[in-house]
Amino acid sequence: MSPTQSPRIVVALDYAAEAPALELADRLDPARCRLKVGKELFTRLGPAFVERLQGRGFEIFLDLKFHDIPNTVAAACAAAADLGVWMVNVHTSGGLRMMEAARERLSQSSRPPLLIGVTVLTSMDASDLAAIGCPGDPCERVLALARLAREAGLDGIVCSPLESAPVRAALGCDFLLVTPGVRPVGASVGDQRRIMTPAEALAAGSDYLVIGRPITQAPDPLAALLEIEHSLAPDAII
Ligand SMILES: O=C(O)c1cc(=O)[nH]c(=O)n1[C@@H]1O[C@H](COP(=O)(O)O)[C@@H](O)[C@H]1O
Repeated sequence: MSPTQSPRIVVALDYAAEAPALELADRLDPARCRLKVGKELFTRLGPAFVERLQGRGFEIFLDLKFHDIPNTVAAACAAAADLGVWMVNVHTSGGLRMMEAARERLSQSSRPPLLIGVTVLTSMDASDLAAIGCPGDPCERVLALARLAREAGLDGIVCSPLESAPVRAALGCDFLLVTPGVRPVGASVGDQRRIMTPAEALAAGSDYLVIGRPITQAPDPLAALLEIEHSLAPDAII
């Protein structure tokens, strides 16, 4: 399961239309990054768009954050597996039975995607959590949800890189940590609240860095990606 030899960066293709998304994809190398298709483009373009990216050689993280009753989520995960995506996610707050149902259904697939549980959204801080009736430290809640995800047999979680080290310490190496909330020095934070730089996230133990606007909204997205890669491996020739 170790991602050591594979690209660590997952570019979040958050665009309002197909053309700019494909334009960026055509400038990227599938050997150097994976792509994330989320609610916006999937709702507009559907599975055909995922297949177009796969046809260009990309592995796809289908980020639809399923959160529903166990039967519905399990069936949606099966549909994602049929699409041949690399990774799919569900909300851990859907509960243990929901996650177990997803795991069980994917175990019947010949090519199951990695199943990842979203813990506490990286856009939320302690006050946002308190406002929905969950007072306390976001990290404690992430740890509790991570343990639940592990108990359900998920392959890993989505969390902020701020929680990567504590989750790694608690749950060990054989559990993927997928972290958005990544901002290069000087990049606009936007709606994210729990953030680290790419190099900090990697040093903290994140396996995959999900990065959207710092790349997609940059005047030169490819240059922005190369700069991030360079910050992760300054000695590498890129
Ligand atoms: O599951 C996700 O990918 C996700 C979980 C989370 O807690 N926070 C989060 O930002 N994301 C996604 O990661 C991407 C981050 O994008 P930027 O904030 O533009 O870098 C977006 O596509 C979000 O939907």
